[in-house]
Amino acid sequence: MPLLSIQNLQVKYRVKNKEIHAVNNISFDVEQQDSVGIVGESGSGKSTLAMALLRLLPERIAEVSGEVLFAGENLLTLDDARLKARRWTEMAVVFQKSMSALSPVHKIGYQMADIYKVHVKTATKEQAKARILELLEMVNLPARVYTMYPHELSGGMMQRVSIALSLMHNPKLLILDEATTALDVVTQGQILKEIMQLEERLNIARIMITHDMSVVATTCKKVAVMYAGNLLEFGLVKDIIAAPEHPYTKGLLQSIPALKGERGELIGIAGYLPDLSKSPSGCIFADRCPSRKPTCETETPIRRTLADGRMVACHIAGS
Ligand SMILES: Nc1ncnc2c1ncn2[C@@H]1O[C@H](COP(=O)(O)OP(=O)(O)OP(=O)(O)O)[C@@H](O)[C@H]1O
Repeated sequence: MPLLSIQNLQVKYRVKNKEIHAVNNISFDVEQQDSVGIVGESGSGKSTLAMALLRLLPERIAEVSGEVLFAGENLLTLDDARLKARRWTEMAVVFQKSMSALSPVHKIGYQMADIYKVHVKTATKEQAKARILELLEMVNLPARVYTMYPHELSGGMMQRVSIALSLMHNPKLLILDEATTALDVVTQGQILKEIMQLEERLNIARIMITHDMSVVATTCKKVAVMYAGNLLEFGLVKDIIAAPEHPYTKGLLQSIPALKGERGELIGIAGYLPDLSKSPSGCIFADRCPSRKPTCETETPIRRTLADGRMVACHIAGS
């Protein structure tokens, strides 16, 4: 059984008298110790997908349907108490600015211990402190961070504290939502390397949301390519980067500057994301697709599995 199985996940935001189809019928699995990068341009629904998985979207603004099976249990229908127990203890999320949730007037250690005691109610002060110091060490922070205030930390240190918090209860799944995007490339590289080492040691699977394909290429086993709320291609990074099938994935890869070798021409993808309040009659990417044919404008492509096991939703891919 996969650790996480997402089946036909849909999220609609209700805005005035419109419905925004932010996530449309998405299905994929995350295995134990897997690392799945979710890529797509801004507005493609990546964060909405992450929030929906953890059931963090308020019901009054978003309608979520489908199934999110975590270790076989549907998180979307789980009662609140069980869901709360699973969040943090079994699945944890790190956002780009997770630390902004911390109070500026209390020391880091004090706040971390407080959060620890929410789930481990019987923990003594000493036990909580010992665990926090262990976590700080795990993310390569000096013990003195325990007695520091949030404003005394650099951006990289803050994200390390957020990662330490997420590891507090030994989760099986970590979701990183642009968690290292705002950092300089050197710090980002160091933190990602450390995360990969921790995953291996602690047996953790990771979903990583980013708009940076090169980060996915270097840190993930699998990639999910999203566009306007739809999953267009999903499979092993090594297969997809070597030979992308979906024209959108090809466009994304051509938009990344090569670090080594000859300088090639950078090709962007012309056009804009479609209006998500309207349902297209054919493929969601048809308007911008350089390879479209007449069927693409009239028929929604169904998901197909190609010989190497990748999923692609496109009329022309694989032909
Ligand atoms: N609370 C909300 N109410 C209405 N629409 C929303 C809400 N949050 C997001 N959306 C819309 O849902 C779509 C997907 O947004 P989302 O933030 O999930 O995309 P994203 O791929 O994570 O983008 P980014 O990389 O910029 O964070 C966008 O069209 C966005 O405008």
